[in-house]
Amino acid sequence: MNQPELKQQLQHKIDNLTKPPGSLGMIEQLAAQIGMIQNTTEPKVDKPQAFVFGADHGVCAEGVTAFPQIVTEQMLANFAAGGAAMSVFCKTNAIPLKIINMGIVNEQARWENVQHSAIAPGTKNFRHEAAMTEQQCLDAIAVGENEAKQAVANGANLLIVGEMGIGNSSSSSALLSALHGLSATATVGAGAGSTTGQQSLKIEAIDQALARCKGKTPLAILAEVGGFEIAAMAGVMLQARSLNVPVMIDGFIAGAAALFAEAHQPGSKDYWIFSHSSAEQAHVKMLAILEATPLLQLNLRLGEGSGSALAYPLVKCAAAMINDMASFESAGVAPNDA
Ligand SMILES: Cc1cc2ncn([C@H]3O[C@H](COP(=O)(O)O)[C@@H](O)[C@H]3O)c2cc1C
Ligand SMILES: O=C(O)c1cccnc1
Repeated sequence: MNQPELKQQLQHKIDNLTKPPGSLGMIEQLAAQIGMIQNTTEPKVDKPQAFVFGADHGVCAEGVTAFPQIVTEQMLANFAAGGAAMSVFCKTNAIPLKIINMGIVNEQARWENVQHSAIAPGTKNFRHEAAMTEQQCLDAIAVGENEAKQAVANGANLLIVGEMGIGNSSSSSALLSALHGLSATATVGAGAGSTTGQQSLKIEAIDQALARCKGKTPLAILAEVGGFEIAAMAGVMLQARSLNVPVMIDGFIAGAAALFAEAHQPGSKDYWIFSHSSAEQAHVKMLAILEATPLLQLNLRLGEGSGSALAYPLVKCAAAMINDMASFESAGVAPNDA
């Protein structure tokens, strides 16, 4: 079946379920989107797989964050022990969660249930030099791509990406600025609680880096100001199309990975479900650029993929709606005869 035919069949099926056409609003659009992604009128999202990619950021040396850099490592330990917000939301919603160390400062750190895929002991300080080489950037993207392929080969039919990396809101603001020609002032926010003074330092660091990003490709920009965990998330997002699998996108940091992925491979965004609108001030700008209408507005500003773990039950219900609801015909309910 070709795409326009499938789209028509999905709409026909959704409109003939026992409800006024359109009455389930965005849940109907979601069901149609998942059907288009999975190329079927019977989409399934019963085997989710979530990933949290962790990495450190050299730009922390500029004093841009509220929390010390060591918190990335300490939080990876917390994830390993099941104590992070994402850990408990995934557990509550029966979502398997894989934690991947993409490169924290402490090269010795190992945990039994944290996969070690470190590229380097953190990125370089992007205020002064490129955060990573293009090869490191490609290697980090490849980690995400391979994780996505492996998960789908093991039966996953929905992917969720999240991150942990003190300082990564600076990278995310820088990516938004560099990819879409916005000033640092327009894209910087509080992150995990930076004071206005710390936010001024963020703006200064980003302004320095923006001068180096001018005229560069999205990949070169990601290498200049990105992070290993952001690149890995982008790798998962970039694989969505070839794997016919939806990817759920969290808030501001995942949004920055999405901005890169869409600029790198336009059209990728059709395969993504936007979970929520983050309280980080510039997230609305990202969503507007990506023409995305997120499912939830809960004033979240955590990251980790937490918004996607929270929104997953809505996606499950969208699939249940299209697969399990009765049609007017099967239930013997009279349709609108106008
Ligand atoms: C305890 C703790 C847990 C977190 N979980 C996610 N983040 C979030 O905050 C960080 C980004 O904000 P910034 O750029 O201001 O450092 C990332 O690690 C992001 O995942 C956390 C932050 C903290 C402090
Ligand atoms: O929306 C997010 O992803 C976010 C916001 C602030 C800090 N960390 C993550």
